[in-house]
Amino acid sequence: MPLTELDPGAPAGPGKEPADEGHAGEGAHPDVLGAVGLVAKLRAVLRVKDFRKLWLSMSLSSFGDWLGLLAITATATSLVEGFAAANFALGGVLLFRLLPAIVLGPLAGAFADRFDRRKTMVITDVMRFGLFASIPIVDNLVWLFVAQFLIEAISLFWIPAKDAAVPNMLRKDQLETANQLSLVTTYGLTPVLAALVFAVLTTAGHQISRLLPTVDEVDLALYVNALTFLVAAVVIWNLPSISGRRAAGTSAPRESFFGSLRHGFSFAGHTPLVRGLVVGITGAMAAAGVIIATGQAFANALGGGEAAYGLLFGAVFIGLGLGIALGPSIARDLARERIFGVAIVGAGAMVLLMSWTFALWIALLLVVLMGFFAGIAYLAGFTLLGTEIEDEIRGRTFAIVQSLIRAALILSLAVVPFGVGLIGRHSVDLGPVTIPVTGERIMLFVAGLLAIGVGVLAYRQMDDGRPVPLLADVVTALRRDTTARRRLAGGGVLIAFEGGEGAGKSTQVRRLQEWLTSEGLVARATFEPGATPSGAGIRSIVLDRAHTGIAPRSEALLYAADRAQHVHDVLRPALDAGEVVITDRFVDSSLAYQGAGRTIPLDDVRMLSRWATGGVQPDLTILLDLPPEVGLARARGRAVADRLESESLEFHQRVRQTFRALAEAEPDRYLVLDARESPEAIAAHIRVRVAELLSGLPLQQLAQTSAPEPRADGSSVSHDDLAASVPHHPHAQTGPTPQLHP
Ligand SMILES: Nc1ncnc2c1ncn2[C@@H]1O[C@H](COP(=O)(O)OP(=O)(O)O)[C@@H](O)[C@H]1O
Ligand SMILES: Cc1cn([C@H]2C[C@H](O)[C@@H](COP(=O)(O)OP(=O)(O)O)O2)c(=O)[nH]c1=O
Repeated sequence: MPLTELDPGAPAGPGKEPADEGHAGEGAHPDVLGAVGLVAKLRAVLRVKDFRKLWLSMSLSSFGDWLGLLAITATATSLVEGFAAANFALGGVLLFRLLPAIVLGPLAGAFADRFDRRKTMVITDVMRFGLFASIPIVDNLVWLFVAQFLIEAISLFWIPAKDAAVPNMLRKDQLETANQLSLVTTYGLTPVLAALVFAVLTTAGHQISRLLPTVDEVDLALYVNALTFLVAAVVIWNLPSISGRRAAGTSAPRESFFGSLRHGFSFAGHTPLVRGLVVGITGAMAAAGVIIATGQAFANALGGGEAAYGLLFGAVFIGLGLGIALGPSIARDLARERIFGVAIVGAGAMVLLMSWTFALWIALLLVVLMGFFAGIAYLAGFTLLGTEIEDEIRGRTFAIVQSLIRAALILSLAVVPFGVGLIGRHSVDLGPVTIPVTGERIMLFVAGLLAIGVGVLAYRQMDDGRPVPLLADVVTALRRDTTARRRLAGGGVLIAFEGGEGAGKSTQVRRLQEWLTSEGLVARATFEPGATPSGAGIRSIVLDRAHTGIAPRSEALLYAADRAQHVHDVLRPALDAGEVVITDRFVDSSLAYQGAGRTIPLDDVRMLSRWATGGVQPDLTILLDLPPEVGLARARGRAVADRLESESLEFHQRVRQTFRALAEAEPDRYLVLDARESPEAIAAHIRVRVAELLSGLPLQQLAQTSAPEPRADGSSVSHDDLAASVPHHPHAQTGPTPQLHP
């Protein structure tokens, strides 16, 4: 039994991440910034066979691409003489890589949405193989440019096909992790690897030319690059799932090619979410272009020259990497629609500050922060494009965004140097200090303003009437304050009672509910298993001693099924209505009984429960702790033992240890009480803690005129008197909870 997993620091509580059901990092404690969770999530994503294959082949192509870029820039500069020409050749290569996208991008997107994506990818990979291989064979600058142009044009068909196919391979909640993986691979791992390999190739250059006199190291790099595309073509050919929808034969209504193109644009223009994404991504890229264009001058202004430029450049990538890797776990509870705009504004603010920075180290810090925000925004944006946009139109949307990104980059790369030159270098004398007013600083300043502007615009477009004010949303999300978050959303409060058999849960649930009602609140008592009509059926299956052969996994599924129905029929509606809901047992019971008791890996049980609850978790869990001998004796005094009560003492000891370990891991969310105390004493402790929890919350209250309604049966929370659906309380109204009287 994985009790070792339960040492404090290891487990997150059950249902810890509401917005994040498929979180595979169940063993991770939130405090390590989700780093452990990320590794587990990455592993889970890579366990999806088709995605793993696609990722490996993409990584290989990306490695080849970087190697090819290094080789081509080397070729371009070696094919011409002189510094100016070399620079021109370099600029030419970059221009030829970016230019085709603007025109061809949207066409390629429409293509990706119409034709079989797998075939599109295979054909384009084979073509790129041929073109890359042709560059060293032809060995001429003009062909180099032409081939570049063609390769880039062909890639434009490959990218949207790939981007649109990936969301069909994974669960929605895994897409962000997949994007993290792809981005880190493409911009973090493969360029470094390619640079290393290129360096090795260059130093080994003469050996190679001795063996093959006509082949130099640059040629070799290009051949390697070409080969990676051939390998990718083979891999993708063997991945039928990329074809997706089309392979399944769903015939979409036929639309003309240009009709579908127009449809793509009108969709992007008229859907607020997409409009926001497009505005945000394009604006941010324009700002990025300004930063690239002014980088050299800015580094000089800081007095660092080449070395400073290198440092600043590296800092951007460090920041981007941090943002992409850590962003999702830091801003876990925030909607991506919000994160996106906020992060762009954050990046813009850093640029703004940077434009008037004079010390290199401060500039470096700001650049890391800027990259960090940009990484978060990029990831959030791309994940939204994948999760929120229907398969039929995804290719076009991705393509339009790709085109605009390139257009924005080119435009600012072209315009900014003129601006810098035009403004020139001035300084303003302010008595004691002289402030330099130079082209690059002004341009950076403008870029910062631009980013802030588009961030705000994007935010406005995408934030469709969320009721929670932004600042409170951000603060509570960063603090991981779930109670405050539910309060912000105007929801109720969930209190769970946990503990072994005969611990006194039913007794205390009843007392608490009676007290809250007498205080004028709408309080609902419920229980697991069996509080819904279908749940009652499940209850009789799991508790009937006649059922001796229930396998642990099937037992776990039965409890999860009961819980799913319970959340759907009772908990969610009641919480949405602003009630205080008290449940006798919840997720922790499954962790303790099926996890520790039946020794199913705790992570599996946790995942199952999270899926069943859709992220609903208690605001407070009250653990009535008791040696199992005592509890079982009490329970036996009550009725004949059910199927679980009849388990061995050792089983119940494991159950108890697990409950305690769960509580220790999250002391703020648990109240652990010694269940051997008198019922009155226990109830008093509970009232104090609950009064503290509820004070000030906007909860449903019984109207002043209607008398508090004590329970009809008065004896116990009967397991039969719970309505399956939750009617809105007839006399209730919502308002801030006054001070309660424990
Ligand atoms: N604090 C307590 N001390 C002693 N006996 C208790 C206490 N709380 C409850 N009991 C008794 O123990 C038995 C089991 O209580 P119950 O509330 O049904 O527990 P659970 O719901 O946890 O199984 C009942 O007979 C109840 O009267
Ligand atoms: C909710 C839940 C209960 N159980 C077990 C614990 C109890 O033995 C039984 C529920 O019985 P119940 O009679 O509701 O509990 P108690 O005896 O404490 O009043 O089901 C699980 O094993 N897993 C779960 O997820």
